[in-house]
Amino acid sequence: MRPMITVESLTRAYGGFTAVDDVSFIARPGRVTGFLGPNGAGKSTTMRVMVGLTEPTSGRATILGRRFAELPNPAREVGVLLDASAQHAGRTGREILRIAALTMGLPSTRVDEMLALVGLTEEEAGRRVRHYSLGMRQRLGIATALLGDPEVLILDEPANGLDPAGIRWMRDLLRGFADDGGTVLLSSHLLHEIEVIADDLVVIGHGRIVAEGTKDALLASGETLVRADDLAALARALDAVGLEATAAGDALLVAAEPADVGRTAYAAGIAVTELRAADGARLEEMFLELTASTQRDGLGNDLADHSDEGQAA
Ligand SMILES: Nc1ncnc2c1ncn2[C@@H]1O[C@H](COP(=O)(O)OP(=O)(O)OP(=O)(O)O)[C@@H](O)[C@H]1O
Repeated sequence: MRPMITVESLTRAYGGFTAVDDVSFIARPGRVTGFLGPNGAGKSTTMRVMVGLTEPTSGRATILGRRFAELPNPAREVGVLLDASAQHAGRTGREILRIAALTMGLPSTRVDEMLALVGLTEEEAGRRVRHYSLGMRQRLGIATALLGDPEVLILDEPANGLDPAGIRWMRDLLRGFADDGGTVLLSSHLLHEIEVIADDLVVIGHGRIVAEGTKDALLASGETLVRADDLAALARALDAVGLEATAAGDALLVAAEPADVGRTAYAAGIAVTELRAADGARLEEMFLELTASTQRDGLGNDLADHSDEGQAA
């Protein structure tokens, strides 16, 4: 199917610092695409370029084949949630939706539909946003993004501040949106959060794409995690039959199916205390390394030139 969001060789530099470095990926209709990366990896910058709030240094991002600014009716085509805290604190949730509906030429009944959809009660909708929890702001932000019945949703860290029930609610909502043919791109800095929501993953670190593909392909490692009281004996037994094992904390990661590892242990008379497919182990390891290295050399970025910020809507 034709990609709905296309990012092509996108680069954005701030002074001498390259926040987004030659990034390319696509997001397809009917799929929830997770944009995963540690803090400061370049997710928000990429999304801001997508919706025309930041100019790229080179490359481009298009939605439905056009740059955001060239879309005939952007609010009806793309629902955007970039910063849930940026909503007008002095207005009530209902007022914010009403104004947005007016701007888009939508009937006010649409406001009530959206409030019901995101689970904000009558009382909550009448409260000023400054008294909202972060989770409530996210719900309101999602309601605003969905108001114009768009085909594409671009959501920056929408799960921030949601409790586990809220995350499940959002997963079901985005799943339904994608199942109806919509395209969802959402960012997160938490692997486990995005794992439960996304179909496809794009992983970014230090401004560069480091992995991408379907979640199933990225998580499937073909490896087995095994624990035993006598791990050294198990490592020897695996080695003896030519199965490659590497230490992973107090367990072994083996390049083989669980059944083969179990049989080897049994044949060697070794009691196994845990045995399972290690799906996601490699991705998790890669993501942990990325996070650790970002935190190490992330120092100093805060000193970079923030002259672009005045452009924010
Ligand atoms: N206007 C700006 N001026 C200078 N540097 C900037 C500007 N905007 C972003 N950066 C830098 O670019 C890098 C990427 O930032 P970005 O906000 O895109 O990351 P992110 O992946 O969204 O992170 P987070 O999860 O923390 O929001 C960071 O090092 C940030 O400090």
